[in-house]
Amino acid sequence: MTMPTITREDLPDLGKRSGHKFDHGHVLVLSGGPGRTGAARLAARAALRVGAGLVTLGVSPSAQLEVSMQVTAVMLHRLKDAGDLIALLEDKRLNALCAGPGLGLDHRAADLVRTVLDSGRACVLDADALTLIARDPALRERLHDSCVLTPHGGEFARLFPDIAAACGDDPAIGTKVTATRDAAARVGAVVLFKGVDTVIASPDGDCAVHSARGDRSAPWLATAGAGDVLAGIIGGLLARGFKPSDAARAATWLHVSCAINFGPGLIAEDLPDVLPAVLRDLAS
Ligand SMILES: NC(=O)C1=CN([C@@H]2O[C@H](COP(=O)(O)OP(=O)(O)OC[C@H]3O[C@@H](n4cnc5c(N)ncnc54)[C@H](OP(=O)(O)O)[C@@H]3O)[C@@H](O)[C@H]2O)[C@@H](O)CC1
Ligand SMILES: Nc1ncnc2c1ncn2[C@@H]1O[C@H](COP(=O)(O)OP(=O)(O)O)[C@@H](O)[C@H]1O
Repeated sequence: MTMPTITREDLPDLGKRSGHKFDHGHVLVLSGGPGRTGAARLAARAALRVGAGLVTLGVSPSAQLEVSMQVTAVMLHRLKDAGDLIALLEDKRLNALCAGPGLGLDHRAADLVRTVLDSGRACVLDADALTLIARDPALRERLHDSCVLTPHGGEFARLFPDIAAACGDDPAIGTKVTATRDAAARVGAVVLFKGVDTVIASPDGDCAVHSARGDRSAPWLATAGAGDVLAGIIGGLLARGFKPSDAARAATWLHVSCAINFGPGLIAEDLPDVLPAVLRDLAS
């Protein structure tokens, strides 16, 4: 099976046009409780670095002190519960949401994910949001075509156990492509199935692959929090107005390029800070 490969040449123009910060979108990244805020902070920094005009972290009141001591350009808003989120989303300039990294699996987290989905906003759903959706069919039914789901292998198997079982341990890329397409068609959302070969499928069957092999090899990405950064890059691109499949494809390419640019010793917080060099190189 031949499949479009994501290359630099295929990326949309990621340059920032003129305008003020609100013209470049506002991302809300939801965070979990104390001791678990690192993942959401990684995502928020990545969203800002990829060019979103504003990024706000929605934090539980118990984590406010922890987060406020570690963010500067990223803003902070207390979100006790889904009621607070509904009130915050009255601001229509908050045009992209990121839920999952470090969110937790408790009632607050599930209520927040439900509110994110009911808002109809463009959103990226990762990590704990995917586990919550796997557990609750009522959340799954709320998925829509402005959602990007970014499962790793474990999350994919939780969300789509029958599709994953049908693949078994087959390492063939064609098998992963078929699985990702089936998953996207089932949930009516973009699915980005992570790994050395990352496959991105839309509900209409449109599909592309990025293989981090050969001169695109990036083994340094196998580090805690790398996926949280990818979710943030997607969130930032959604806020800037890129359509979900384009945001997912461009983010995948940028993410691997950041790892290649940094090389050995990479940890997740390095990724957002390499983005400016990668974006500058892309524009030249
Ligand atoms: N700095 C921070 O704050 C960080 C915070 N983080 C936050 O932690 C939370 C939990 O997220 P999580 O992904 O670590 O855990 P979980 O949902 O239990 O899934 C892991 C299990 O799935 C399986 N598995 C199968 N294939 C797999 C694959 N390709 N890649 C990975 N796993 C794979 C594997 O099972 P195994 O194959 O070993 O049986 C494994 O045991 C979440 O909120 C996240 O945002 C992290 O991002 C780290 C940095
Ligand atoms: N060996 C590898 N080569 C290329 N990319 C990798 C490799 N290992 C992991 N990645 C990428 O790194 C990211 C890891 O995400 P994830 O598993 O969600 O980690 P975390 O939950 O710690 O953030 C994914 O984008 C995945 O595609």
